Amino acid sequence: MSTITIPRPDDWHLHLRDGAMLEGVAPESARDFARAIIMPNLVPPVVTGAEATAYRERILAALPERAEFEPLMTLYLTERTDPEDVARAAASGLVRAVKLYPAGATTNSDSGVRDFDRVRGVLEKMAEIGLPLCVHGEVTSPEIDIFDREAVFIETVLDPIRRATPGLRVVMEHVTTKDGVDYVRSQGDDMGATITTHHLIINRNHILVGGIKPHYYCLPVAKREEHRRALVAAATSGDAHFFLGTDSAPHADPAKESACGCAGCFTATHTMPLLAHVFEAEGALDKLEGFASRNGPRFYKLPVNETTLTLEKTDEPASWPAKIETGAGPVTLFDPGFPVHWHVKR
Ligand SMILES: NC(=O)N[C@@H](CC(=O)O)C(=O)O
Ligand SMILES: [Zn+2]
Ligand SMILES: [Zn+2]
Repeated sequence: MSTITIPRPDDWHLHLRDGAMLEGVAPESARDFARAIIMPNLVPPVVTGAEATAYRERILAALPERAEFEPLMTLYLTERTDPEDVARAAASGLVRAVKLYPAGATTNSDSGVRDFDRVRGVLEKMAEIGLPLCVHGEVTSPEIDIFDREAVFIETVLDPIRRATPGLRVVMEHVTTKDGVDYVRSQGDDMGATITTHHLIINRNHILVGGIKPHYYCLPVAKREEHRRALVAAATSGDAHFFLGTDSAPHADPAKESACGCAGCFTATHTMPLLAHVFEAEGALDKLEGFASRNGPRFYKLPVNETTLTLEKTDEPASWPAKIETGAGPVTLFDPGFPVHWHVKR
């Protein structure tokens, strides 16, 4: 039996939602992860420090009794965001990043940014105080093909913003392309990228071949196999630019299995065994620790967790429920499509 012990991992991109869904999914993340960067795309979004304080309280209330899980809060950047409110929320330690959604790019992004000149003051303040900007890196122009939206974003939005705001620390969230990986890799330590569990496992064929698979639909949409290979190479390389952000994004099954299905894969429950499988297949189990436990804290200038997580490989494949039941409805777990022999030792 093989085992691997790593510092307890963190999830640097997580959707916990609110209300009954929050209650259903929060324990799933708290089981294996010590901390998570909590995405602010609620309805309405988490825009102010006061809203982040209240949301954090609701998250803590949804955790199981003895959970050791720290939600790291973010603010949703709008064209009306007040730089001073952001600075106060960061100085108190409440808020660890600000999230940029181009308006209309993804789930609940209607309040996002349309005119980047209008957020200039906030970005300059963030550069000054060292607060990271997390970006959903896709353009939204209808004439740009959905498979090209990330690459076009880098050239027309991300790189210009970074050039105009020296010192701004940026995380390219859920990078899905070789273009994104190459860009991030070529930058300094003020640039990082999260990679999801599911983008390491599926390419666009998984979504479309043999019938449409709504539970594989997420944004940015999975790309060609050569791009998945670039993500696997980046994650398993040990390069500190790249760290785990599951982007676990629960939607109740009826909202996914629909004529107009929501984007998002739910991976909070079984991400660590899936990653162990992917890293082992690359002969890179020794790089899992950097990707899941060290590179993220390094970027966010936080300590590596002192407690540990042990994964063990057994002959018997692991099994998870097909879905978890929540007060907001059933949520289907991401299906990797192959047997996984790794388990988290409890
Ligand atoms: N990733 C997704 O497909 N969906 C996310 C939003 C996001 O991260 O873009 C969601 O909130 O459902
Ligand atoms: Zn996103
Ligand atoms: Zn997300």
